[in-house]
Amino acid sequence: MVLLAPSILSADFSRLGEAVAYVEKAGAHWLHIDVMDGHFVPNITIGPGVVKALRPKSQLLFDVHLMVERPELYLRDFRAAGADLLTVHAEVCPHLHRVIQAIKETGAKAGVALNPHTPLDIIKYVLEDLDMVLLMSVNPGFGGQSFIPNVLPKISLLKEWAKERNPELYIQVDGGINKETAPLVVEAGANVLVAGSFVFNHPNPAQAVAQLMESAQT
Ligand SMILES: O=C(CO)[C@@H](O)[C@H](O)COP(=O)(O)O
Ligand SMILES: [Fe+2]
Repeated sequence: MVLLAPSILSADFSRLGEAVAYVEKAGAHWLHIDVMDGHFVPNITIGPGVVKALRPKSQLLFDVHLMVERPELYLRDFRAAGADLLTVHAEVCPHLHRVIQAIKETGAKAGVALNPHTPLDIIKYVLEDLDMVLLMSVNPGFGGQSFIPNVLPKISLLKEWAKERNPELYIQVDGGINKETAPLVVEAGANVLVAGSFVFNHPNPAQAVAQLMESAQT
């Protein structure tokens, strides 16, 4: 089964609570929350306070994508605010194994994200420890960018590794997902799709959720 995680980055920030309740009702599986610090990526978004405010509005799994330097400093705060899954970028974690253990100590599921150019090898020796690998299919920092097709062979390779070593692994793809690119990433092996602008910039976001789920059933 392929899961859909709408990213609230493209929602109306003045009405986030309504946006979250809306996508839940439309049938989304998870909620993707993009946290940016203005250092690792050239944009600043939301912190634990917003996650805490949204938590009572939804039963969805809160999938928190931390695009921040020193993510280990914020794990407990995001977990306390209501995050169910915490994803850190391998590029900012020289002690990646330690950070994964720190995520698990909070009780959250553990994910590692890789930028489009970051080789898969960086997670080779921690694969069994992970609940999810997030493969970025745009350069992180902004919604509404175009899908980078070079990520497709990377998804296939990760799927191969996961089959042998971590068959329950969530393989999430984030960036430029729409009804044309969704079937391509699913075909390659993705099982969690993040979509921001395709959902929230659509004239009928519930229809966008339905279209994505349909196109993901390749
Ligand atoms: O992490 C990010 C961007 O850095 C994403 O989660 C975006 O929010 C996805 O937006 P679209 O590419 O779907 O518009
Ligand atoms: Fe994201």
